[in-house]
Amino acid sequence: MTEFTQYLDAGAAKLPADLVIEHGTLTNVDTGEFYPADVAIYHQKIVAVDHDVSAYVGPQTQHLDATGKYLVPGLIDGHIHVECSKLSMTRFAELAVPHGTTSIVSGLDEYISVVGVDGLSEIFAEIEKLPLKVFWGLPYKTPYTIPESTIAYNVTAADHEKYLPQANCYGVWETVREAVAMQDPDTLKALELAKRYHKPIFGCSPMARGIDLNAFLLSGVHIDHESYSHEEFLEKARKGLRVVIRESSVTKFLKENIRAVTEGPSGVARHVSFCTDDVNARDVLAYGHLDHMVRLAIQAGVAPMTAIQMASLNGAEAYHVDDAVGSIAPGKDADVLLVDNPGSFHVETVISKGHLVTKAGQPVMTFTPPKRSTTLKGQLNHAPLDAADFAYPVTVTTGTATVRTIHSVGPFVRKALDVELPIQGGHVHPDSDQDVAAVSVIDRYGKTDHHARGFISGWSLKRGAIATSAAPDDNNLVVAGVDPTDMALAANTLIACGGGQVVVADGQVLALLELPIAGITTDLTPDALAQKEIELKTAAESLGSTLPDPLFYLSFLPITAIPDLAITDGGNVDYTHLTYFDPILAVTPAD
Ligand code: HPA
Ligand SMILES: [Mn+2]
Repeated sequence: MTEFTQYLDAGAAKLPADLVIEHGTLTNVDTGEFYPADVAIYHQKIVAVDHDVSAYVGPQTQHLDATGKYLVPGLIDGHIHVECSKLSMTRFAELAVPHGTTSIVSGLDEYISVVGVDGLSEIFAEIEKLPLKVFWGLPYKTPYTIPESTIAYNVTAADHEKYLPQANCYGVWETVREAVAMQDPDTLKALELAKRYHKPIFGCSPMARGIDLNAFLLSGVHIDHESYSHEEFLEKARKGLRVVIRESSVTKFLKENIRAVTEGPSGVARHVSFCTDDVNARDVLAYGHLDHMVRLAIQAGVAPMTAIQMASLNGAEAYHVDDAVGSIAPGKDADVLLVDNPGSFHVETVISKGHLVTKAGQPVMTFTPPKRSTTLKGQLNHAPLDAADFAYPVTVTTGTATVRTIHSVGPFVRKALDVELPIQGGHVHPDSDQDVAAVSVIDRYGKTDHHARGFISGWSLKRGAIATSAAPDDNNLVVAGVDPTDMALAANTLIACGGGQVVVADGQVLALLELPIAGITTDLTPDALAQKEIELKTAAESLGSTLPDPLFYLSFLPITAIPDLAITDGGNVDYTHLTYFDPILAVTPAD
């Protein structure tokens, strides 16, 4: 007897169920119905959903009373850089599964940038033991940045030849539209292999419309999570994309994008699913995870059943994994939630992979991180820095410089803002009176001597410095501040501890979060990490920051697929032209 034939026998009621859930109301996302039904579970599969499953009950079968509760399929986060939570896989599962998220789609791309694809084996082994499924997509290539920045491991077509055919690889992740438009050879090869192996292509095409969108669609892209308006969202849906609404800790796009459903044609909803892309522990503890998105969609006017379909079946179908997840039906994975009622959608009990994770709002399962090998040990391969490394040298000793700053105008939008900055001692200095700080991005892999320098505005930093080695998608060392001595202290603090996030001022470390796993995540519990996030934010606010999440904003500066400007270890990047630019536009010597 094999595991498969065991399941066949269990489905035929020849083997007793491990658990039956009785007296609940089924949320049937396949047919859009609510009706009474009992559920029988054997090992990790649902084997029966009927008004009576007594034929599946044996002497050892556990009974879970669902009287007054609604049975809902486990929720699916359709696109998340899970490492950007700064939690290890184990701790992320501990945080998100009690909120009903039992599956995520992720490229594990942040780990790949540090330890390579082979280095993921330790992460896959960790996931196997968790009540969380990770549908992994191999990044179309890495780094995502254009022009290319420095990472430890570059995913190329050779990796797609090797991994895309594998059963544990569910598609091509985060396929940046510009790389397709440039007809990058590695990207084209990945797309060709995706077609050959019938693996869906997950897109990334912020603000793509009209001809640009048509061209991107000819790549075979199937899914996209980056719409900045409901009009863009609707155009993508009309052109056949499976459109994913993103509600992250810094890009809260549900309110705008859901208008394509509430104000648009009735046929859109079935192609809409949910993702969080980047969440921090604080937000999930405060608001929830995918359950939060269901509640937001209902508050925006979406029918509860439709919102639940968006958080479950629609995403499963978009990613071609609806054979396993997305609904409560015989043969599906045993990911079942007990919810108070569809309208308020409070997840009370979670069964994932057939195991009880929480019951009536109380944790039942404990989460114990595995021992970490040296492969995943945090390391920042860089010599200590000093204040001189953070000065911006120019050819004029004294005078003024016309400088193009990267101006943060809100989540995920950075515009050019030109300012006049003082030149003293042959260096351009930031100016806190003009809300201008200095920023550096430093190759932390020891592959180059890259240390890009630029200027940011809109951060309200009046003193000190902040730094992070968790910085998607290259996870280089990003340092910002108004004092070069403090910037050096911030950088050296992270180099010394193997990676993390830090706030310093006047030569003192005000707050430090160590991220010992690849320099990007920690095995701290979600509550402990949230506390550290609050300490970092409070410390950054003592420097003058007014941003909602300054360390998250800092970490995103190197993402070039965010309009209009970015800075990577290679230099300041103009996203609209995909080129580097020199932030010093002109220098004027003092008379
Ligand atoms: N875009 C948006 N969010 C992200 C990205 C990205 O490229 N990488 C990690 N989080
Ligand atoms: Mn993404």
